[in-house]
Amino acid sequence: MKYIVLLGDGMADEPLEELSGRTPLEHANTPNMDALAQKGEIGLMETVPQGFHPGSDVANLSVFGYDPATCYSGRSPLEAASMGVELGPEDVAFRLNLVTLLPHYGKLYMEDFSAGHITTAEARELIASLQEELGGDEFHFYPGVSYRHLMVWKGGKDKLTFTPPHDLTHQSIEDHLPRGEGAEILINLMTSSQMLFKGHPVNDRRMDADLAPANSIWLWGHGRAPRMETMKEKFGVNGAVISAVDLIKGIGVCAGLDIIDVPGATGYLDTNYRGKAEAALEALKTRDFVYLHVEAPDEAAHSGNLQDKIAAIEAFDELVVGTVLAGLPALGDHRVLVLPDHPTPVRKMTHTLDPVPYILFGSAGEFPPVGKVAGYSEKAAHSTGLHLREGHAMMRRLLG
Ligand SMILES: O=C(O)[C@@H](CO)OP(=O)(O)O
Repeated sequence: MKYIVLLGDGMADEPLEELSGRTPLEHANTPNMDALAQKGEIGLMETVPQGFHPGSDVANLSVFGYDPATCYSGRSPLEAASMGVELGPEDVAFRLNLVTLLPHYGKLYMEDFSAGHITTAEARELIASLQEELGGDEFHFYPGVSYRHLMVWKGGKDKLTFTPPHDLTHQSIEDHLPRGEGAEILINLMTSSQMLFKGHPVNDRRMDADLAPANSIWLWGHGRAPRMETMKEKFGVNGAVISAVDLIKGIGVCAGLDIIDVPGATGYLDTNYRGKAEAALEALKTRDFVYLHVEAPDEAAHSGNLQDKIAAIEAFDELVVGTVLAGLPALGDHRVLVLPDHPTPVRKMTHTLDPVPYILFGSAGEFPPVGKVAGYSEKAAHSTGLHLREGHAMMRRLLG
């Protein structure tokens, strides 16, 4: 038996006037997910437990079958695991976004939480400058993917609160700076980065090309090293993770899974959709389980770009779901779970806590349809009346 999770990050949304009351998922042309929804079980599942912030960290931990209430210790420690950065017991890891802040009438506004989706190569130069100027025994800066990076505070404080920058788009940052013990040290680092990045060759080149400058760092998602059972220990399966972003790969590392890097996987709209699907089919030849994650719909939604989100959903359906479903029968009996990790409503430009629509399909008919649906959407999932309140229990159904 082969098992696969196909996850479109942030794919779920809300009804939109400009789509005559349909959601992007309803509006998009998704023949593969629609056909699967008619053959399998669809319903709603809650991926973010009560009291947690609706982030991809908590939501994907749930989909992997881990109860965040028992193992979650912050986003950045998971990303550090992917980057091969060992955290000591006294170390605190922080997600470091390269962002674009906009000065306006004496205030600073979050213009772009991704600094114009800066390239990884450009970002590496800026992170190297940060390490050279501000790094040392206490702080260490590590490059990641595009705008997503890591800072480790040796012997740091962790009774702190932050606001994710993608929750602040076009808002003044002054009421959302780090708070708690040691916050002033972190605010000084952010201010120092602004001085360092002003006139930096990378930003000079970006502004000459009419691209958003990375003119500040933004720290959030902090925490200490997580403690998690592997999926082998939990469910008795081996497997692999396919994703472009360190968060998902980091969960995979902590879960004892193989990490498969696919050329052209960017974590953005231009990712290698088909390549990820083909790599998943190849991986399943020698493994029980694969978790395939595509970031693109979420990035489009965070940018408030409806057409890009629809295009990302359609590409996910055609090139990821379609390719995988066509290749699975050759591998024998199989089970498929298709879902987003959380909604990212394009008009809100950030995540919500709402439950997500899932499709659960078994080639041996293990998960028969409940009622008749026209296709895969939030409304169709709601119509079956199936509602899994503890999303982390879904993995046991898939693998059970
Ligand atoms: O990587 C990130 O910073 C966020 C926002 O884009 O992605 P996700 O919502 O998937 O956590």
